Amino acid sequence: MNYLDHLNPQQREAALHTEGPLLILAGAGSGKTSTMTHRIAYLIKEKGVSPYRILAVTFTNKAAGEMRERVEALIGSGINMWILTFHSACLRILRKHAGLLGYDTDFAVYDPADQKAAMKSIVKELNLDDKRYTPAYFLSVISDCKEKALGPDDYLRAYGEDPKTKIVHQVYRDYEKLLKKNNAMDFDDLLLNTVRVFQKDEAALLEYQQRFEYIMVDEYQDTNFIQYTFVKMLAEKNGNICVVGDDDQCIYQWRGADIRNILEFEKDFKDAKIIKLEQNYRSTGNILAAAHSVIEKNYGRKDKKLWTEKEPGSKITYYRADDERDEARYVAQEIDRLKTKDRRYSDFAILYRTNAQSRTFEEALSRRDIPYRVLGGLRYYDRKEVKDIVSYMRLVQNPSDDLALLRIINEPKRGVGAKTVDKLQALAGVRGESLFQTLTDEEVVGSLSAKAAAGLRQMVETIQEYSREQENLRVSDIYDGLLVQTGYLKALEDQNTLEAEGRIENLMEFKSVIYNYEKDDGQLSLSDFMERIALLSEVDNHDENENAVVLMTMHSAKGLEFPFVFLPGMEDGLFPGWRAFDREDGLEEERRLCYVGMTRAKERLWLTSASMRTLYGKTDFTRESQFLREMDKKLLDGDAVFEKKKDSRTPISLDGYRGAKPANPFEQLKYVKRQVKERRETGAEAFQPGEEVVHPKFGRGVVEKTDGKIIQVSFRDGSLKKLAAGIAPLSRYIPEEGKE
Ligand SMILES: Nc1ncnc2c1ncn2[C@@H]1O[C@H](COP(=O)(O)OP(=O)(O)OP(=O)(O)O)[C@@H](O)[C@H]1O
Ligand SMILES: [Mg+2]
Repeated sequence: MNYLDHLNPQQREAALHTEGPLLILAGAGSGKTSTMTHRIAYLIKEKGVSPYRILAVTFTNKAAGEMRERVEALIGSGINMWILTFHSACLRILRKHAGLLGYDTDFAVYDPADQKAAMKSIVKELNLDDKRYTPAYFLSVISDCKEKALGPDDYLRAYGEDPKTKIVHQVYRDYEKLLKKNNAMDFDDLLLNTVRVFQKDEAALLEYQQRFEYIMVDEYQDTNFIQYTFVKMLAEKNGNICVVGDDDQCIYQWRGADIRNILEFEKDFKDAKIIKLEQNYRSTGNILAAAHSVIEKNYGRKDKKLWTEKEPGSKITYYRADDERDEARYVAQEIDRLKTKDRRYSDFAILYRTNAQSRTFEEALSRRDIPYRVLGGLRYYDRKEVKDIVSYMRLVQNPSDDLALLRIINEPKRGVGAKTVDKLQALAGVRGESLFQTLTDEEVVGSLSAKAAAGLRQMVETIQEYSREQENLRVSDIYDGLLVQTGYLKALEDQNTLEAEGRIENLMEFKSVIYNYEKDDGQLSLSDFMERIALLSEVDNHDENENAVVLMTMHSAKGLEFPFVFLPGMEDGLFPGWRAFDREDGLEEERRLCYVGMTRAKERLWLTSASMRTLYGKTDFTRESQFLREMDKKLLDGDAVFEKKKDSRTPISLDGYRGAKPANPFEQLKYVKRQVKERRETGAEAFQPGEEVVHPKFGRGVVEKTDGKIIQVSFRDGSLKKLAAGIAPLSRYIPEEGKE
């Protein structure tokens, strides 16, 4: 059988249409990527085109790798062809032509860490307040500019002159100068500079226009402006360009992807042929119909409907869990049940909306000894911010923990460089004491730079304070206090980048971990808690091996497929996420993401939600996702009776927070900050002897006496406690109505 016989008539037409512009516009799983690989094979085998003359680009290394494998399966391996990501294609071009822009061709490529270092030196050089103007902030603005091909001056023109844009302009210019001086480019430069080379030098452009007789782009719906320009310039001359994509799967608008690139392809390339693929080969009938019943609710989309020859298959299973732990338990149990001999663990994927959701699944899978791997991200307990904050807690529990201290001594940045750390460590060694002990010596600290000294004093004081008081505080009080008092949270907030937002989400999610233990044990001590965390983060079933359940975000699952797919967290506020309501078209983009998630499934799809969820430390009753409500109920099996209204029972929340809105990590963060600050401002004098008070750990009591910083309380259980004003979670007792 000929390899082209695998294709259906439309796919075949697309593969054979090699001359002139071609747009393959089709829904998920209709064989867009397969058609493209067959087209490459056809060009080489039948049309005698040299692989040298073909360029195929896509977005991720994983996708490029898979495409290469599929092509090699058709025509044999060892063929030298450009099947690459946008970045690597540009890198190859610039290695030859960067001279035109004044670079040596052996220029360095700066990764994010290098960029950050470069930016730091600029911020310092310009004497900017690095708290207010963080390197990460500038880098994200600059990246944004480069994706739109805006240089420093263009930026100023586009955004208008004001004190802030003037600073950004200056920083952007200095950054460009510094990179140039170091003969370096960052990732965004790779694309931008390639386009600049093409604009500047006709001969160079012509060289590639002539070389690449055939150009192909997968996932075209997610191209941003600069990627689009790159492709357009290359293809302009001979017009043999084939792009494939699905406007229903555009999920990167928030990163600058422009859906119009696909919708306006016909205008960009005259006489473009458009081929639609309508048969889906991936999913069962029910999965496909359910996905369609969601996406058809989007306005302004080109209507297209997929059909399949496959059986309807099982209905989509919907499970309404009690809470997020029950949800994760259910998913792990289902995997256990269906993992029969002829199935591999890697046939199962759990695709979530936010990274912070991975935690409960990691725990539930470990508990059942199911191997898993987290793709495109780190395991929850391996994430930097989680490790940092755990180190702070370890220090509170045991200030002599040098390893923990070394991890956070300059985190957030306190101006304590590597040399200073070495010096301090050596000194501690000579004195035979812990590093923390050394830092309590005012003479030692006073000899450091003013910034380092101030930062370290504040850190030491905070650790000491919470360490002394730990018995009198809940773990959650300690956690909140550390986040705020160490400046860790503030530093992240100041960065004002997507990356920092993700870190804040993870930190707020850590409150859920604490909350769940405190719910079970009201007297939970810091040492108990730390012990449990240590167990969780060390013994788990993380398995880099191929045969493991896959955990990843729906975003990174684009283009992939799995026999069994779980989409958890189908709740308003989580999916669609709270961010959906910040932006115009936000909800539509979330709906497209839902479509992408559902269409990853080949055989079976599970949707789950939790009727009560602790997220970011806040527990709330939830409302089932709008997407569930929109779905065709006939296709669902299980608990498919949707609540009409949000459950009106009073939410039970950590710290008595009674918000009814969906959990939003930044609302939670505000609440934490306010609480810590209010306590700070409440001195001992705020309480009078004889007054009745409540303490979340010890219950009700009466103030015996107060002096300066100490409040002495005798509690109902007969204990007498001395509590530190300013951090004690003490409040005045207010009798509830109907009770005594
Ligand atoms: N003509 C065909 N006959 C049988 N199977 C096919 C055919 N075309 C594609 N497939 C199979 O269908 C599945 C989906 O194909 P592919 O990944 O190319 O779809 P896609 O349109 O690129 O999907 P996505 O939009 O998710 O990227 C793959 O398993 C592929 O092998
Ligand atoms: Mg594809």
